[in-house]
Amino acid sequence: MGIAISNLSVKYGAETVISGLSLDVPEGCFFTLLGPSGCGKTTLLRTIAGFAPASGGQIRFGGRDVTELPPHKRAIGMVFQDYALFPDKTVADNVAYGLRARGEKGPGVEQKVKAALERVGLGHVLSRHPAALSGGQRQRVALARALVIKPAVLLMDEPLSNLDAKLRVQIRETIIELQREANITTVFVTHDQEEALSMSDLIGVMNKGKVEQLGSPQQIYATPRTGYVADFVGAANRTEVPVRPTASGLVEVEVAGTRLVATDALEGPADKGLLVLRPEDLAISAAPVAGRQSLPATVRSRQYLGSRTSYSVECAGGLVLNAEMHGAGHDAFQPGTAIHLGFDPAAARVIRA
Ligand SMILES: Nc1ncnc2c1ncn2[C@@H]1O[C@H](COP(=O)(O)OP(=O)(O)OP(=O)(O)O)[C@@H](O)[C@H]1O
Repeated sequence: MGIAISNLSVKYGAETVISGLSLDVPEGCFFTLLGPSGCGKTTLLRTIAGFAPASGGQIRFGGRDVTELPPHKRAIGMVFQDYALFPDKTVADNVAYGLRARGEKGPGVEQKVKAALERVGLGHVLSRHPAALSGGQRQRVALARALVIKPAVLLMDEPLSNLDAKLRVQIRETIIELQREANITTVFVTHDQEEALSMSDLIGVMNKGKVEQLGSPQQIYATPRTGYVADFVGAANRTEVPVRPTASGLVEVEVAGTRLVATDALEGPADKGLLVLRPEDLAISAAPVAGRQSLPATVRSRQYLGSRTSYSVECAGGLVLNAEMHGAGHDAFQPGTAIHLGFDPAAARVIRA
């Protein structure tokens, strides 16, 4: 079932952490709340779960108003960063907890627990205690425990943050598979843009207790609506520029003394804007390329990263931009070299400053 949040406010004492937030998560959607530390994503998740009370507004699961219900009456499955397993219970008893809490007994419980643990590749550790498991195994147990009760919604708070990089990618895949299999509406909290982009159907980028932009991973990355979103999701060169409309629907901008054209994403008339250029959309060449607009610059420094090279370049007036080159000879440009930065107007967007 879907989640509908309307005009939600949450306070801690006198401090309002979330104010007037409205959001719809469609049924079966993998929805990610993405944002830096302190933006309120955990608070929002805890309010959806019922652990933090709403001070105003409404939360509905599939049309049912759950705003005033305690967590155990909301039919949620929850997975935490620190696993939150019961240390004195076996793996099997941890997973059985939710089933027993709602009065299920006997061999039916054992079968469900075994099947849930087999599904996460842990059918062989039923009688172990959590202390005898690795971090990745503990998080798999926590996932099995959350899903065995067939919850209405699955809520996950930074579940991959305590795992090392390789394991994180593996468990990411397990989570996605299980989520798709159960077709369960999921809210996933993270500050990691790669997790958000790779796992989600829909991302809400949070800033100071508000969802600043809501969209698919592709929409969030390719068409950020604010400088904050452009900067938080992926790397972005952002520079304030004077803007003039053109007849073609593009805008003319002036960057470091050079007139160029870019895509108009200003959402209304403006005489200045924020030009957003992704480093991978800037191509470095020794001379201007015919038919491609370009900006003269000088290489300041470069970082060879194996599959690509990241360059810092300086344009007239001291404007510093980052460019990233892929493909053969991507590390060819030495610091101090005069170069040209080419880009397609479609990849250069001007948004509200
Ligand atoms: N129990 C609490 N009492 C008072 N203030 C709190 C409490 N929990 C969180 N806050 C405050 O609410 C704001 C949002 O915190 P929240 O934990 O929701 O952010 P977050 O985006 O999840 O960050 P993090 O990733 O660091 O957990 C912060 O300013 C925080 O200090």
